[in-house]
Amino acid sequence: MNIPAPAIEARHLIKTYPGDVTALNGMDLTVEPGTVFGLLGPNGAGKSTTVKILTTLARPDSGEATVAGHDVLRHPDRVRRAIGVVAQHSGADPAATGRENLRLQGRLYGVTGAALGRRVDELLERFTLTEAAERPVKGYSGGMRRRLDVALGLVHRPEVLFLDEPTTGLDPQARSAMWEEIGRLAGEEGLTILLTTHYLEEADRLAERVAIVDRGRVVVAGTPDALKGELRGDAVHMELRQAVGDAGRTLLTGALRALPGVHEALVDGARISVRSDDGAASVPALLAALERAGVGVATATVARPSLDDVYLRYAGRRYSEADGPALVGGAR
Ligand SMILES: Nc1ncnc2c1ncn2[C@@H]1O[C@H](COP(=O)(O)OP(=O)(O)OP(=O)(O)O)[C@@H](O)[C@H]1O
Repeated sequence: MNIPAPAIEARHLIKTYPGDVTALNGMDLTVEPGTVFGLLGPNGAGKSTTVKILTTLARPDSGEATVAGHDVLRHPDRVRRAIGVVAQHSGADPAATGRENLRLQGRLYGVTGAALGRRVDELLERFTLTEAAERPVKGYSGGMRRRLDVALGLVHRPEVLFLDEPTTGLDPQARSAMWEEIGRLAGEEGLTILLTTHYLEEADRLAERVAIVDRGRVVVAGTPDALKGELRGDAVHMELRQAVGDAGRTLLTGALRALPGVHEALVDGARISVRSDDGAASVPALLAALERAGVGVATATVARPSLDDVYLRYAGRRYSEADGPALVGGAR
C-alpha cells in the first residue's frame, strides 16, 4: 500500500528575530494531504512565523520543511507554484473590481485565455461574488473582501492553501459564512488547508487535526475530539464574589485538589476552574470546601471539556489569558 507523503512537513524549525525574540523554538508539524489542519494559539505564539517559513517568505535559522513535496529552502519556486496564500491582510487591489483582481492574480501564475475566464467565473460563483464582480473592491463588505481573498488564493488550483486567520475582524454572520465556504473547499479537489487561528471554536469546527502552539512550538496535536477526550471528566467553572489573594490561592488550590474525584484546580482571581470525574456530583463538596474557606461563590457551571480546557492543560494557562498566570497545582 502506498502511504501518501505529507502535504506539509516541518522539522524542528527555529527562528529568532532581532532583539532576541524567539518566535519558533522547535516547531514540528505533519499535515496529511487533503485535510484541514488548524494551527491554534494565542497572539505571538508563532503561527504567522510558521506560515511565513512554509510559504517561503522567511527563512528559519535552522530546521527543515517541505510543502507539497518540495523543500522550502532548496526549491522555493516550486513551493510557490504549489501553494495559495491568504494572508491576514488582503492582497486585493481596492481600486480594481473583483473580476480584475482575479484575472490579474491568474496571469501572475500563468493562467491565461479561456481557461482563466472559466476559472474566474467559477470562483466568483463559488464565493457568491458574481453580482459584485464588476464593482471596485473598495465598496465590498468585510465578508466579501475575505471571500475574494480566498478566491485569489485558489485561482491557480494550488495543492496546499494557507489561510492565516481567515475570519479575524469579521462579524459573526460573515464568520459563519466563511466557515461554511472553508468546510466546502476542504471536501473538494483534494486540497490541503493549513489554517491558523486564535479562535478555539474555529479550529474545533473546521480542522480535522489541530496543533496547539505555545511559545514557538507545538505543545499537543491531534483531532479536536481526541484532544478533548484525553481530558478526564468534566470542567467545573465557578465565579467568586471576591478575588482570592496570592496566599489564599495556594491554600484553596490544595483544599480543592484534595476533594474526592477532583484532579486539577486553577484559582485565578475571582475565577476557579476544576476538573473532576463527575462535575455535577462534585459541586456540593466544592461549594462546602469554599464555604469553609470563607469564599463566597456567585455562580457554578459544569461543562464537558472544550479545546479551551485542552489548552489550559497543555499550555498551563487559560487560553483567553495566555499571557496571564501559570496554572497553580500542576496540570499534567
Ligand atoms: N519581524 C519581526 N521582528 C521582531 N519580532 C517579531 C517579528 N515577527 C514576529 N515577531 C515576534 O515573534 C513572536 C511570534 O510572532 P508570530 O507573528 O509568529 O505569532 P502569531 O502566533 O502568528 O501571532 P499573531 O496572531 O499575533 O500574528 C512574537 O513574539 C512576535 O512579537
